[in-house]
Amino acid sequence: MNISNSGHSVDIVEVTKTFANVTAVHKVSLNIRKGEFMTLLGPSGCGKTTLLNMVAGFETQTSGAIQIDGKDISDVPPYMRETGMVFQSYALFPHMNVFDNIAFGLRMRKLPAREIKAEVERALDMMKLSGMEGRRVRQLSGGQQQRIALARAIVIRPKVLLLDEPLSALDKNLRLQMQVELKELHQKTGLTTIFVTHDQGEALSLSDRVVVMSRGEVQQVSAPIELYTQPANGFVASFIGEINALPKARCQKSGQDFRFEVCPEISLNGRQPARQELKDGQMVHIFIRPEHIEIAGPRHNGANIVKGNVAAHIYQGTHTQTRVNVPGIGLVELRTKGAAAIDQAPLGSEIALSVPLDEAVILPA
Ligand SMILES: Nc1ncnc2c1ncn2[C@@H]1O[C@H](COP(=O)(O)OP(=O)(O)OP(=O)(O)O)[C@@H](O)[C@H]1O
Repeated sequence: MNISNSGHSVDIVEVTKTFANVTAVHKVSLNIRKGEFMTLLGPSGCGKTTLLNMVAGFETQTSGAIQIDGKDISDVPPYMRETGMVFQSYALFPHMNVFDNIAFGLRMRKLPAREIKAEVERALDMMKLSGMEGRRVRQLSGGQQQRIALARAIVIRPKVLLLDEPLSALDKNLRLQMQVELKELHQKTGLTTIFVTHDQGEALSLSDRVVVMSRGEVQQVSAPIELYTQPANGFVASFIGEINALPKARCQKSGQDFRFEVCPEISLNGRQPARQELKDGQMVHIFIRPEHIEIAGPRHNGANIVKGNVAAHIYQGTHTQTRVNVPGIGLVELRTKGAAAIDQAPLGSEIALSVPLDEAVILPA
């Protein structure tokens, strides 16, 4: 069932927003495609809610333009923008029952009662809430309330669905379940969606593309896999997933072969990384994810091996996170399957680690 009116694009053009002396959003330009699920991700205070509120019309940009389908909507009031918004706090009307909450926007638009009933039923059905029409909001669980907030947003057939941390008030299991439901909802409706979160797991699992923001600026716009494997800079590398940041290293180049001097005792060798253009003598940052580092064995052939002492094991069920203190580098984290590392590398013992440079992210310093 496709309830959207056929997909709409959103363009954010050079948008800046300042509050008194705070620049919350700085020269942000984004194109959100028709039917796309786009996530704004970043730490608290990076400006993602302010950006969403400007699309909704709750805030006015200081400069720049916001367009839906190429038309500037900067002067259109929020209720005329045809956007549906869901807030973290749900913001339902506590004195109304479920039906009246969902019907609110349709009544404001003065639709005939019969049409309102049909539309509300459709939204209830889509959010798996059929039969709950008469319930008071207070009698419902957090997950049910959030589904009503979603039903209320989609019932008006918005051009764009705006979601501001809609899952963060839910407990972990419910959040995972609602992630699946959000994804299903997006697939069913095809609605262009802008989703705000500071939870990178949520961003990776739900989005077509993710915008990583920091201090009011866009750091990277990429599909989830690219974001994880090809972070554009150190901020993104460190913000998405876990990653080891090695000390700055000097790159020595000889043809296609590279040598990175991490510290006087440790050099790592590799071939020309496919995506990076590095020069001889250049300083670089090397980032490597815990799941790519292994406890060295005969098959590692002695290449790119560093030695250190086991400082901690953190057992996590599916895997063990091990911290190794490597002289010249500092703490290095590796992630291995199950609990084997706990016996294989007892606390305090010296172990050798294989650092596969072809899995590393190497960025100019
Ligand atoms: N109405 C306001 N008046 C003054 N400063 C504001 C206002 N709204 C936001 N800010 C400031 O703008 C910056 C960005 O805030 P914003 O709420 O957009 O960030 P956020 O990334 O959504 O953070 P969070 O995840 O904590 O909501 C912050 O420094 C914030 O203090």
